Amino acid sequence: MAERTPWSLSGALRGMFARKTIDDDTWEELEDALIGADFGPDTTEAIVEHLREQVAKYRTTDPADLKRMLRETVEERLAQYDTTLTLSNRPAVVLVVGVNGVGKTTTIGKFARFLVGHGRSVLVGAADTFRAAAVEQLATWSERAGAQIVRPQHEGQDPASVAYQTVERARATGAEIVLIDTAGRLQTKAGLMDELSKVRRVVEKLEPIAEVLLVLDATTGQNGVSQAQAFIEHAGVTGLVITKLDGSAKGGFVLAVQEKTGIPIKLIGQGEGIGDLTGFTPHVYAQKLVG
Ligand SMILES: Nc1nc2c(ncn2[C@@H]2O[C@H](COP(=O)(O)OP(=O)(O)OP(=O)(O)O)[C@@H](O)[C@H]2O)c(=O)[nH]1
Repeated sequence: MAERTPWSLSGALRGMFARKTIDDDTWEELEDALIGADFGPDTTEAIVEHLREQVAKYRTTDPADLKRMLRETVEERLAQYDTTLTLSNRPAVVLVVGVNGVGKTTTIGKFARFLVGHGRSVLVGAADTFRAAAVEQLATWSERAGAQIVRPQHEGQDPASVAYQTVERARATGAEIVLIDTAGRLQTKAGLMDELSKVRRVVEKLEPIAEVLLVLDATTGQNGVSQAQAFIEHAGVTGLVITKLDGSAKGGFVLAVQEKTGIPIKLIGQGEGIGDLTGFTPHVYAQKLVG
């Protein structure tokens, strides 16, 4: 994980933990800090209530105890979801979906690199076929990652047919993991969802789909979740990828989004470099968030 953690609560909580004792101001500051970090009102309220109970139960007035309890609470809540990627099928087919500009292409490049680094062979499918520039960008990332790519044969080719050809090629060449880039924008949401269903249907004629990863931009936080609602409702999402955490003060978004959607976070992006993607580990995240 990157060293810079602008999303850490340590700054917002510094005053609170510097005080000698837990008092009314402590609770107010804690609530402000959690709301400020985009935990959202529901999760914030639940956490504060739980911590008040803990503090009463253990009869502590020491802010250091409260800090430890906050860290443990965040970790426990994060760990309620299974964050492991299921990539055991061969080839394991992963669809990457999300609104434009959230970092889909970059994520595929970083993820391909991560997998290649672990000795896997990766084939990328450019099923976002409407913009030639998008295909080129994906090709550049794939090359840097050491992955092969299947491009559309012409601009605007049916995305489902590109996806199909990608999986076919993976079977023929023995590539272990297939990462398929999909479009983020179409004329209508219904059109986009129809297109995604078709991609799924066609791919599933060859192989089951291992993961559908929805990419979300941490800097837009919970607003970004509303924009992605159609994907959450209709795309069969199995995991979330949170990007741009390096430029975000919204560390609480990570917990809020899991609780709101009920979908586990599987990958975290923290930078524009090819190495800036990691798996999601609740223990590490809670430690960095609370300090
Ligand atoms: N700081 C930072 N920037 C990121 C991260 N991930 C992606 N970006 C940047 O976000 C911008 C958009 O990324 P893309 O990967 O092109 O996003 P996309 O969703 O594929 O967008 P379209 O190709 O328009 O559909 C680029 O400038 C990336 O460098 C990240 O984790 N941190």
